[in-house]
Amino acid sequence: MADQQDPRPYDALLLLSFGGPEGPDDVVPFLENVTRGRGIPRERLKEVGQHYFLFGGVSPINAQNRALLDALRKDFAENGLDLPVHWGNRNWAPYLTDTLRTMVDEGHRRILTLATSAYASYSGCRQYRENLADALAALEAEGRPLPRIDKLRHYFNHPGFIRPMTDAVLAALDELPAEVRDGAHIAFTTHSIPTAAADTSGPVEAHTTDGEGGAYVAQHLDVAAVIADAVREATGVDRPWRLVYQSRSGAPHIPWLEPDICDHLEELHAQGAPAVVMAPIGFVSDHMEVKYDLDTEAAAKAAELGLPVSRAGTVGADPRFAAAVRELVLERAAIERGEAVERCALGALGPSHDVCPVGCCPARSPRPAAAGLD
Ligand SMILES: CC1=C(CCC(=O)O)c2cc3nc(cc4[nH]c(cc5[nH]c(cc1n2)c(C)c5CCC(=O)O)c(CCC(=O)O)c4C)C(CCC(=O)O)=C3C
Ligand SMILES: [Fe+2]
Repeated sequence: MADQQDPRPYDALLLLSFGGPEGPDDVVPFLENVTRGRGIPRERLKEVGQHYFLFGGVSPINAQNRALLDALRKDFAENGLDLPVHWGNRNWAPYLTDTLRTMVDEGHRRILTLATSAYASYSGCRQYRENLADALAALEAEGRPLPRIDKLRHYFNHPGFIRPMTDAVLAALDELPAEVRDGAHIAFTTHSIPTAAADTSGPVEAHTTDGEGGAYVAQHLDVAAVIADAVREATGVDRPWRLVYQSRSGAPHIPWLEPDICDHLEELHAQGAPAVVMAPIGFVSDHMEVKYDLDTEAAAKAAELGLPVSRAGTVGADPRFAAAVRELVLERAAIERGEAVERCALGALGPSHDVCPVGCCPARSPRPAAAGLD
């Protein structure tokens, strides 16, 4: 047994995720939860419903979060970190408000949150903070005592996130036919978001005005460059790479980040690229956006083109990721206690802020958000 590790002032960790349907009857109510008040066209919703029905109405995301929960509890126990871990979702059971109620009733008052989104953006950060504020408001209305909730810093550039993804890219290269491996391009993918949301992602200093994509794009480019370098070192081959996007929704007249992965595959094929590795660095697990948008849709596009592709896995419940979460928890706990700590980060951007400053990833219409300065 390792030495006892000190999580104070925290008394619990909350794993906060998206949630997904667990059977055909869940699909429509799940999509209603996701899209409430967001103006997503009906046609797009019907189409996305079909993605889920193709997989029996079951998203893989809940099983993946259960596996991550197990990995975190195991890592904490083996390394002397005595901190309970609970799990709640934005859009499906176990719902965040129910989880938080249980935590408060068990006596937890200083809760640290791990969101299953590694980068800055409204959808990946502030929207979760709004969900926390809503849950706190619900508990307050029930007359319960309110816990103080903090959120871990963005972990996109933590070695425990980047190294498993680097290994996954190497494994995906190995899956390609040997004769096209050295010539393979790497397409790093992430969720497309409206360019307006990308430009205002991250703290105000990181905002851009011309569609360059603010902190969201800068963080992904940083991760992609680190992985591409590590892959070059490991294989001795310098492969071309690009950051591309997937899973666009919203009305067609609103600009979203481009190019889409399928258009990118077409372009690479036209240029004579012999093969492509798709690496979904924007996601924490192989959930539906990966299983459908890459493994189904983009894979079909590649087959139509006759372009060999393979797809790198995400970190999921990799023990190195669980260990990274433990390190981040201990780091933040020490910072809250006023102690000096080392803050681990690869790439050029350095460790992210601990507390989202005023104006970080603003919402189109401002709503209360927890775990930040506004
Ligand atoms: C940045 C980002 C992440 C990564 C960060 C994070 O992980 O949080 C993410 C993750 C996910 N997105 C998911 C599912 C959906 N996202 C949608 C819609 C949207 N996502 C957006 C952005 C993001 N989304 C945006 C700007 C919209 C438009 C509407 C809006 O402004 O809110 C819709 C509506 C239908 C449609 O696709 O149009 C669905 C069903 C699932 C679950 C998958 C599963 O079930 O396994 C996951 C993990
Ligand atoms: Fe999404």
